[in-house]
Amino acid sequence: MGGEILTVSQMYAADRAAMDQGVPGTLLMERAGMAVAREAMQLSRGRPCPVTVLCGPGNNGGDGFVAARHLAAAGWPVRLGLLGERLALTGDAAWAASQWTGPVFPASPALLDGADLVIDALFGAGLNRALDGEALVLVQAMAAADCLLLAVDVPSGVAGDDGSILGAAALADVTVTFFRGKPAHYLYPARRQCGRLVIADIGIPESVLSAIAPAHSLNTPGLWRGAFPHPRCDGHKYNRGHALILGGPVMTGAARLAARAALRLGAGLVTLACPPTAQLAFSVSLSSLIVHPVRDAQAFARLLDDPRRNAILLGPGSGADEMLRQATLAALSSRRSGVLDADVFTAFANDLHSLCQAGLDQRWVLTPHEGEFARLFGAMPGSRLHRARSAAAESGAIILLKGPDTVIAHPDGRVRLNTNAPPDLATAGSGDVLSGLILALLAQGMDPFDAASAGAWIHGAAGQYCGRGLIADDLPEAIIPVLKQNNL
Ligand SMILES: NC(=O)C1=CN([C@@H]2O[C@H](COP(=O)(O)OP(=O)(O)OC[C@H]3O[C@@H](n4cnc5c(N)ncnc54)[C@H](O)[C@@H]3O)[C@@H](O)[C@H]2O)[C@@H](O)CC1
Ligand SMILES: [K+]
Repeated sequence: MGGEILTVSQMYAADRAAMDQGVPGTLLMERAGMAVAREAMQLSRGRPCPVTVLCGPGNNGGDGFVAARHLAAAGWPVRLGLLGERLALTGDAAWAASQWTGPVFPASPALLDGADLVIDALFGAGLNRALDGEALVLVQAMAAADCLLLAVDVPSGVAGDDGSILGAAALADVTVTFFRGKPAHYLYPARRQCGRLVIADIGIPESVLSAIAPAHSLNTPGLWRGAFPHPRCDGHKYNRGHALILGGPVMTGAARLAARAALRLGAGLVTLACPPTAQLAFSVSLSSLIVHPVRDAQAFARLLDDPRRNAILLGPGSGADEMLRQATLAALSSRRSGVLDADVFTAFANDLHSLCQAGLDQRWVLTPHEGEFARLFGAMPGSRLHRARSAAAESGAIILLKGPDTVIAHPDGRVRLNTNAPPDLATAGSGDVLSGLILALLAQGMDPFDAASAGAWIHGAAGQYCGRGLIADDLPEAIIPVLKQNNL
């Protein structure tokens, strides 16, 4: 199954397109409910146990009715509670309810008593107003219940497009969604509430995707593997790119980590430009690094006269001073590609305009975390996905908004969500390694959107490889096994 991510309206369009191609809605619902029942059986290890299915007034509830029927037929004792009136059900949900021959109780927290497994089929990803009244009470009761919980489509209360929680949502053990994931399955806080995600095939033809043209996808190697740089058998270091990093006078560790990562990921040469006072610290840290003292931004700009220095990183540990500002403007006007990180966002706080005027465009990758993002772009409303997209459109650059759910946005509207990063990566210097990885790929000529995507994915994979106890210094050393294990 592909890694496309569908917005809620795109999911409705996919359902409709399937029906237009002759797949009845009732058949889609039957398969959806069967997939839910199958997962429920697995969750209870194949041993029948008391199950409560809470159904809502829409099609999410319809899936619940189908799942209840299959579970009961397989010998699971099922109690079904409906929020709202049975006669008010319409369309496919009314059909699904008509196939259920057991009793229908009014949905109430009391129905959860004695259940080992609860199926949450109250609301799907299309919920667009906060839960209140009876619905809120039910979700809160599910959240407090001491039993297994399976959510249909999303845990009820989760907003499908932005991953926010509208009032409340219970923590599911498993969430079963259909055809493709929705943004909420990958964005926090909703992602945490989903538990293990199962994407079930309900017979929607893949061909419906061509008209829908999803702009969002999971960041998987399949997207960029073909563009990943490999050393040529007849090559030499000069055709593997020459990366240039600006280091600072005090926090030298950041640029050293980035340089190490860039070398490990295949940059042919890495030059580290730094104030003369820091030359020694950089020189002794890594033998394969070229260290170049620069007194001021003009001296840094002169390094750009050599066209072989083809990718630039500014920000990690540079110090948010006038020298960084001038060096950044010189780098942008040199029409190269590169990465802007860390101190650049402080040096240009609320001054995106100067970066754009100097030549910021889609050859550049900006890698802010939340705080840095707000410094450069101000307090934007909306989800992380929405904000990264808006920032990419506004700046014209690739925006990689760092976090446990890293969002990589292209100014043309494409977005990739990176989900392989373990929480261990939240450690000092981890972001510097990420910028070094992206820099290496840019130096080797990879398209910047792909370079940002591949860098983020490899960073996550290196974090997984190291596991608990990792420090940022370990990450560049994990690059070799990660490349080997993934045939990169
Ligand atoms: N044929 C189809 O379209 C298919 C739909 N599927 C299921 O259909 C679901 C989507 O169905 P629907 O669009 O009917 O949406 P929902 O089932 O999420 O519910 C919509 C209903 O809930 C009410 N509602 C919305 N917000 C509320 C709130 N805050 N408090 C109380 N009531 C509220 C609405 O008035 C509406 O009656 C998916 O999540 C999926 O489970 C699957 O069966 C696959 C096939
Ligand atoms: K649900």
